[in-house]
Amino acid sequence: MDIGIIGAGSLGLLYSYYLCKNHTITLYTNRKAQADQINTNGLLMIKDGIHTRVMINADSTRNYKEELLIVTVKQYDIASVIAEINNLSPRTILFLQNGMGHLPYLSALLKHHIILGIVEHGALRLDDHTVQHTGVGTTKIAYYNRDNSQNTLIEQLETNRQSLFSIEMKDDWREMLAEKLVVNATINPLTSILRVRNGELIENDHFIKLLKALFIEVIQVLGLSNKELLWEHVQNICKTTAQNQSSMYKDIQNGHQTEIDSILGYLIQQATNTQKPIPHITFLYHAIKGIEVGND
Ligand SMILES: NC(=O)C1=CN([C@@H]2O[C@H](COP(=O)(O)OP(=O)(O)OC[C@H]3O[C@@H](n4cnc5c(N)ncnc54)[C@H](OP(=O)(O)O)[C@@H]3O)[C@@H](O)[C@H]2O)C=CC1
Ligand SMILES: CC(C)(CO)C(=O)C(=O)O
Repeated sequence: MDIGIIGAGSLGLLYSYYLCKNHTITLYTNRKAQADQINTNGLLMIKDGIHTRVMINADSTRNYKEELLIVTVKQYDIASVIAEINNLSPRTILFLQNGMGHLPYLSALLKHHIILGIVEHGALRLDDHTVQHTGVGTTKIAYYNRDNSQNTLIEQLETNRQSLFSIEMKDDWREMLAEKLVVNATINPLTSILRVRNGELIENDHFIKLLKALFIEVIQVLGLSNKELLWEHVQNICKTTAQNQSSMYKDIQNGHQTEIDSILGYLIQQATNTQKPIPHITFLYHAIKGIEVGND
């Protein structure tokens, strides 16, 4: 099948590499220089010290022709991509963003088959044509438009669960995204302002109290009831990614914009309806926004 991947950053390069084994990929870059580089040098994947090069087609024209598009831009670039997608003839579009900032835009895209996904891999773009697969996980996907539950294109993506690049279908997109948001809304901002790796949040007796207090606010805003299981889940992610710096912490260290608006910013918007106090969420949101201003 022909697949277009929009955004040639860490995830765009990772997905291009794995999907090009069975599909014809066009990777839509933001810059012509990057497309030229990929078309000339190929895409280089590094995993466990092994380097593998594949040739794929990269394109900076934004002339999306494929029946299946996978959007791998950051949340803060989603609005411009959605404006372009809106004008296309109907097709299947898979969004892989962290956070929930893209949700308000989706009601305008219902002529398309919208699929939402969360990514549990770690990927790092080392340069414009090189990506490192830093952690093997899975991709979970769920239908956003309920009436499109039979989507033969998406079914073609499904792969062996034992493989390095499995794709798992979930029933409920809201539950799937909420579970990931709980992780990103707790671990990411706290590690960023405390300047610690993920594991320290549960190893330090004081930090774990902050993590728990923030967690309680987050699940209340999202109206989630399975508190014990989710708390176990957050602590487990801290354990399994103990040596990692969260993506937000890395963004701050590198002077990049973060996805805080679509993570804690989204929760602050949701909380206006619940009347629940959210002091930790509010504090962390403004702390990260303030650091971003400083980085500017
Ligand atoms: N990396 C990871 O391990 C994981 C990432 N995610 C999520 O996936 C999403 C993408 O993250 P990631 O890949 O790390 O981000 P990156 O910043 O590495 O990549 C985003 C890419 O999108 C490009 N881009 C921006 N606007 C456009 C546009 N209009 N058209 C085409 N390309 C565009 C950027 O171009 P330019 O290079 O010019 O800036 C950049 O190459 C985020 O929501 C993130 O939270 C989720 C789980 C894991
Ligand atoms: C799971 C976690 C917290 C791993 O670092 C992550 O998704 C991120 O850093 O954005």
